[in-house]
Parts: sequence; C-alpha cells; structure tokens
Amino acid sequence: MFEIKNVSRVFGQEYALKNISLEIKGGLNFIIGASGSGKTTLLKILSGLDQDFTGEAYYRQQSLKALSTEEKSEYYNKKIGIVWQEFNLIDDLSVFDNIKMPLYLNDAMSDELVMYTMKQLKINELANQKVRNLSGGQKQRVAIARELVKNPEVIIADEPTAALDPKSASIIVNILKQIAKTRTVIIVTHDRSMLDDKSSIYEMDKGEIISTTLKEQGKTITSKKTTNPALSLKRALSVSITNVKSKIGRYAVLALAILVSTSFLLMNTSGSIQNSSQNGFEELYESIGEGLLDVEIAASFISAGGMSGSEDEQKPAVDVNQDIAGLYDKYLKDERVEHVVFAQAVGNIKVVIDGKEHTIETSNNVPVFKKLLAGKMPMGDGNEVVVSSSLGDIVGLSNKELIGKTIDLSGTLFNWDSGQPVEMPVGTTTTIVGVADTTMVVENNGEFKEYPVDDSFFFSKSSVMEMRGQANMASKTSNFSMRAKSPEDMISLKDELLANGIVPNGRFELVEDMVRLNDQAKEQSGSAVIVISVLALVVSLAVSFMTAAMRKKEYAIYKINGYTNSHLTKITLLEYLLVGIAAIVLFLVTSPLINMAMKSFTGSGIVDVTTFAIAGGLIILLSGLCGVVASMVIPTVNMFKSLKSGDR
Ligand SMILES: Nc1ncnc2c1ncn2[C@@H]1O[C@H](COP(=O)(O)OP(=O)(O)OP(=O)(O)O)[C@@H](O)[C@H]1O
Repeated sequence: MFEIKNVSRVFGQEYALKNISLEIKGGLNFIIGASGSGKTTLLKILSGLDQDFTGEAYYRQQSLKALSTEEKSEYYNKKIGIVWQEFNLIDDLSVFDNIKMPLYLNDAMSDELVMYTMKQLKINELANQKVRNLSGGQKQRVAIARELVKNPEVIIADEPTAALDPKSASIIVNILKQIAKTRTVIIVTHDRSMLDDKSSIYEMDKGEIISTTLKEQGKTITSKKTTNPALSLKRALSVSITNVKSKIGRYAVLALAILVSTSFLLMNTSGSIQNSSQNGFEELYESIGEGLLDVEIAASFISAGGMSGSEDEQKPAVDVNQDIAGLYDKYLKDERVEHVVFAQAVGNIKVVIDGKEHTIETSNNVPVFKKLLAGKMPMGDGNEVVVSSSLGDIVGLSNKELIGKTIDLSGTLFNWDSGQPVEMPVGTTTTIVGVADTTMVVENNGEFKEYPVDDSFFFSKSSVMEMRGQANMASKTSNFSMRAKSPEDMISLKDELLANGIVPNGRFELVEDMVRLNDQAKEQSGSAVIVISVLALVVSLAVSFMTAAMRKKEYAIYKINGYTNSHLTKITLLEYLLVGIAAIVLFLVTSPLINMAMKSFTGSGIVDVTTFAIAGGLIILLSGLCGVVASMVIPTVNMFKSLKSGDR
C-alpha cells in the first residue's frame, strides 16, 4: 500500500529521517519510537503534508511527492483519514455537523450514513451537542467517525490516545483495532502498551527504522475509483449557513460593523451632508421670509455711493439709470429663478369685486412680496394679478375663494418722464391667480419688525403694460423683482447682472456670508464624516481579517478533509453574503434610529427609496470586500502547523 524507498528528510544540518525504506500493507501497523525519533516526520510524508524529502514515497503506485493540489484534495477526502492526538474537531459545530463535514465534497453524502456511523461508535445520542462540551474520549470517537464516513482506504492515527484517560484510551484502541479488520490502520505512538502480537510494528530511533515486525495482513479495501471532490454552490451555501449559525455572535458583530460603516458612508454618497449653519439660514428665512433671496432690478435709482468698498462710500449720492429692457422676459424662464414679479406701485387703488367696490389704503411703498399663500405667480400671458391676503379680509373671502375672481382695478401711476411726477389715472380688468403674504420685514439693530403693505398688487406683464400705456409712460419696462431658488443661485444671478452692467438690489452680503459659512461647515462636517466612515470601513475589514486569522485551525481541518482553497473561498464569500443580507435586514429594522442619528449629525436623514437602494448596494459591496479580505487568509494556512499547534 505504502512504499517508502531511501527517504531522507533534513532540517538544517539534522536528519529527521535517514535513508529509510519500508513497506506498509493492510491490517494494523504501529510506528513506534522515542520522542524525536522521526515518527511525525514519517507521518507527514505518508499523508502528503510534507513533499520536501529525498528518496521516493508511493501510495498505491502514486508518488506522494508529485501529488498536485487536486490530487491531495482527493487523497484527503477519499483515500486517507487522519486521527489526531488533539482531535482537530470544530468546537462550535455539533457532533453531527462535524462528522458530516467531509461529505459535502462527496457524491455519497447522506445523513443516514452519518447516523449509522455515530451508532457504530456509540455517539448517536450526542448528535446535537456542540463538540466543545464533550469529554476527550467522546471527542476522539467523533474524530474517528468523521474519518470513517469518508470510507477511506487507510486511517492514520497520530498518538490517538495520548490526550485520553486509560479507560477512554483502551476504548479508542479497540475501535481502531476493529477498523483494522477491514482497512489499513497506521498508528503512530510511543505507548508500547497498545502493541499486540498480531500487528506489524516499525520501530524508529534517531531517524532510522531499527526493527520491523511484519504480521499476517488483514483485509485492505481495493483501490477505489474516485473523482475530484467538487463543492456545488448549494452545498457550499449549506456549509456557510451551518457555520454562521454556529458562531452567530461573531457574525452579528460583523453585520453591525458593516452596518455602521455603511451608515457613515451613506452620509457621503447620498450627498445628504447638511450642517448646523443651515439652521442659521432657516432662522433668517423665518424672520425675513423667502424675500431674503429676492433680486430687484430697477431702471433707475439713487445710489448712495456704489455697492461696497470704502472708496465708494465717500462718493456723493448719484442717480443711476440702466437699461433693463428685455430682462423680465429673459429671467422669466431662467432655471435659477423661482418667480419674477413687477414691482409696479399703483396708488389710490379701488377694487370692484363681485360688483362691490372696495378702497385700499395707500401705503406709498413699493409692493412687498413675502410669500405665496395660495395659487400661482402672475407669469402667464393674459391679465393676471396676485393680491394681498388682506384683500380677503376686506372683501370677506378666503384666499382660495379669491382665486379665479376677475376684478376691476383702478388707481393712479406717477409718470416721471418729464422729470416731475405727474399722477395719471389707470385701470385694468384682471384675474386673481394667487394670494400672497405682503408683510414687510424691516431689520433695525438686529431686531426684525413687520409692517403690513396692503396695497401690494403684482400684475402680469400684460396688465402692467396696459396701465403704463394709459399713463403715457414712454418706457415699456417696469422695475421687477425675481426670487432665486437658492442662495447660490442668488449670488450667481447678481454676479451675472453686474457683469452685464446692471446693478441689482438685494441682501447679497448677508447671503454671501451665509453661503461661505455654509460651505465651510459643509467641508468640516464632510471631512469628519469621511474620517469616521474610513475608520468604520477599516474596522470592518480588520474584524474580518482577524476573524479569518482566528479560523486558521478551522480552515486547516477543512483542508485535511479535502477542501481546497477555492472551496473555502466560496464558503467564506457566501458567509459574508449572509452577513450582508443580515446587515440589510438590520438596516431596514433600525432605519428609523439611523435616520434620527444621521439627522442630528448631518441635518438630514435617509428618507427616500434611492438612499435605501444605495444602502443595500453599499452593504453588499462592503460585505463582499470583507469576504475577500477574509479569504486572503485561506491560502496562508499551514495545515500541519495549525493542526499540531501547541504539540511541539
Ligand atoms: N519543522 C522542523 N524543523 C526543525 N526540526 C524539526 C522539524 N520537524 C522535526 N524536526 C526534528 O526532527 C527530528 C524528528 O522529529 P519528529 O517530530 O519526527 O519526532 P517524533 O518521533 O515524532 O517525536 P514526538 O514523539 O516528540 O513527536 C527531531 O529532532 C526534531 O527536532
């Protein structure tokens, strides 16, 4: 069965095996000798674990030195079974799952075979117990059962009784002797009490065979025709599920770590970083109103000395005239503009509504637009108007009821064409399309005061033109005001107007300061979030790597039962896929909490389906990455070192 010809193994200058030759046939075989005599070195060669020797070693004419990775996998899974002094079972798996483990690579996998073997070894009642709770003798029986289900041609036992009490040791020896009746058993030991006169005995000393006692051979299993062990995706998933279940705490921590890093990464990717200075904006909006973002364009105004700059401030007040023709139409369709309204003041207004005439008090103020309360802005082609909500109080109609009413409006306009104000009567029949809050907010020493401006009417272009025509005004263009969609849009509009030689009016400095502050805070909280997410990512990867490193012995146990690196990588990646799925479920369950945390940290939360989809994708990506990092440990596993750890 085994043929060893002139084999030597040297470590440094020292010979662990010195030109030994032996043949092992069927039945029970003992390799004995004192500590350091070379028994383990020989065992490693017989089991294909050490291929770095001189001479020749064959198993059934197959060179052990030339075994490829695939051939080794087949050798371990179908031809030989190794029973170790320290059992080498997976402590967190049940007795049943430990014994079944090699069978996933085997076409003949069946739970009945596992049950049958457990019965034979009288451990069937322990089937569901975790291995870590068993006695040494019970563990060794589980280890033997795991090797037996493979139906191997040879069982090699390395000091199988050394860790057992005498009673358990004698049970194990008897079991091995029984097994030797049907297949080859090789026992490596220094315990001479195990020997009997029916077994072949090879005695070693200082790396040499010093005596050989050959006895009549028992039965051997005729060489089996076997195939390369394969692990289907379904079976790999079964192994992964069993593993995850057995170490649920470890995988829960991983899922949690992935969840935390995803949450922080989400703050970067979903662009939801807001910040505390947003509150500053909100406060301003609340006190000043959305009018904070208004950009006013006037054909003429009196400048107190320019927009800013100490030099300009010294300049005397000047009349500024600028050509604003066409600008209303231009900005009506601009992406950055929320709405455009004419700032056309009409005095002595009388409104006929539902046949009744109402007089509106003249404020001598330009119309004030704080906020649209109902309807829409007067930006259509026909005669349209937005009125103050105070009109509703005067005529006894709600904001909603006002909308759609056609009114006759009359009043006066001042024509300045001659340089002197000439009051002209005007009138228009127009339809109410919206109702606005027309309260004026004035800031005085940091305090905001509100004044109602009831004669604020906002006309569409055609109504304004109609009235300006009646007042014989030469200019076809009235002053107007446009509201930017965002602070950034407002600044961009101002810059564009200035570049085109138009001086606009608005609270630009205030908004510019806010934008600057906002950007700074965004940058700071953005980099804090990046640092935290990178940290969380590193922690997840480190936890994965460390967990994998802690599993080296477990991976070695799989390998000595025939699993290849690619089988184990498949299992590990599937485990991390399961972790990812668990993290997604955890994310969905805890999303209200995560939402709250993100809101308090960044000012905005995860609310929409897109964010949830990104979260799902990120979790799977991260789990995959952790799986890949964990899998990198697999090829580095030194089987013999991991399985004999602490033994040398
Ligand atoms: N990896 C190694 N590196 C260096 N020396 C080694 C190594 N493995 C074995 N040796 C040496 O080879 C000799 C034989 O060791 P081996 O482990 O085969 O003996 P053994 O009979 O199995 O001993 P024990 O019963 O104590 O396990 C010893 O002198 C040992 O120090």
